[in-house]
Amino acid sequence: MNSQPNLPRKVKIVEVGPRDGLQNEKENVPAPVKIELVDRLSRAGFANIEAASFVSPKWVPQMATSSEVMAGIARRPGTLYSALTPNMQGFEAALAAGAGEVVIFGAASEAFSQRNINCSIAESIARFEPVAKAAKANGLRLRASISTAFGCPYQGEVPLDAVADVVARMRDLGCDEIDIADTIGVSTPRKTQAVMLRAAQKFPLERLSGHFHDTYGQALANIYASMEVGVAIFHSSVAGLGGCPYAKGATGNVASEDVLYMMHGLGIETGVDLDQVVDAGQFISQHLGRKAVSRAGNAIAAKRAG
Ligand SMILES: CC(C)(COP(=O)([O-])OP(=O)([O-])OC[C@H]1O[C@@H](n2cnc3c(N)ncnc32)[C@H](O)[C@@H]1OP(=O)([O-])[O-])[C@@H](O)C(=O)NCCC(=O)NCCSC(=O)C[C@@](C)(O)CC(=O)[O-]
Repeated sequence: MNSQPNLPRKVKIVEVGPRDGLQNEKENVPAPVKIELVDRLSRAGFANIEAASFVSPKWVPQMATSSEVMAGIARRPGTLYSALTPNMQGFEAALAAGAGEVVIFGAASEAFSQRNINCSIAESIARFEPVAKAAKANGLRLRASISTAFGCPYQGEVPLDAVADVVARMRDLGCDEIDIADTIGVSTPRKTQAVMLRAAQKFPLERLSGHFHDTYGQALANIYASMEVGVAIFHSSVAGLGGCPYAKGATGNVASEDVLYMMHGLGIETGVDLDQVVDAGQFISQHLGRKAVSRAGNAIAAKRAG
């Protein structure tokens, strides 16, 4: 039982490892390995897995197998499989692949928008408009991700008003959920609360999510701080995989194992089996030939090994 009145009783954890986690890997990860990873995460109980990204393969070669991955996974009833779609070309591919949710992704800083999707914020919103309409027309869930909401690798500080402005534009496109992303992991708890509360002036707090990279080791603290102000949806990546190809030096998302360990310790329901996520984390780390970047995951694996 969660006896802390200021924390949610239940949270949704969106597993982004197969997309955000793997997109930055230099060596090609074969589709069957990605499929096995998604299937393990499905069996662990995640209600939402970001499994694919229909972007230009010239920009992000690792995601070129997205159609194959979506065709090969064993879809678990109750799990929503999401895909990134920067434009209509991406949307058509996601629709054909059977994505249940499409993710349009913009930024709160102009500099990052240019580097990541090769257009201004205003141009990106114009590109997202037909995607949003098509998502609705086809009965797909629509999510938006807003990068650099807490700081930009090129521009530095990002004003709260800039975040609020993009949140409002994404809301006007009809988004069901909006991710507030700390692309380079620079935020700290009070700043996190300020950004979340400002975003919540434009979009319902219960449909905002926190997407924290752990570059400066602040991600768990930022998640806790977000929960204190009412956020109850968080993104994490198995084994702490990841980094953004257009944010130099950015490390992975906060590790799913660490988030689950904290949530369960707080008595907060996630619906996810931590042991199975640890297994999935060890599986993909072995494939990549390195140790998982998850303190809890590695501790649990070491304890099991005796
Ligand atoms: C947006 C574009 C496509 C614009 O790229 P562009 O070059 O401006 O686009 P274009 O429309 O001029 O097209 C150029 C070429 O790309 C192709 N193309 C065009 N669109 C697609 C598509 N959907 N799928 C496949 N191919 C596509 C198109 O067919 C054409 O091919 P060509 O004629 O030269 O052979 C490009 O900049 C791009 O793909 N960017 C993706 C960047 C990316 O994936 N970044 C990582 C994900 S975001 C992220 O990680 C942050 C997040 C979400 O996790 C939150 C956080 O932590 O901040």
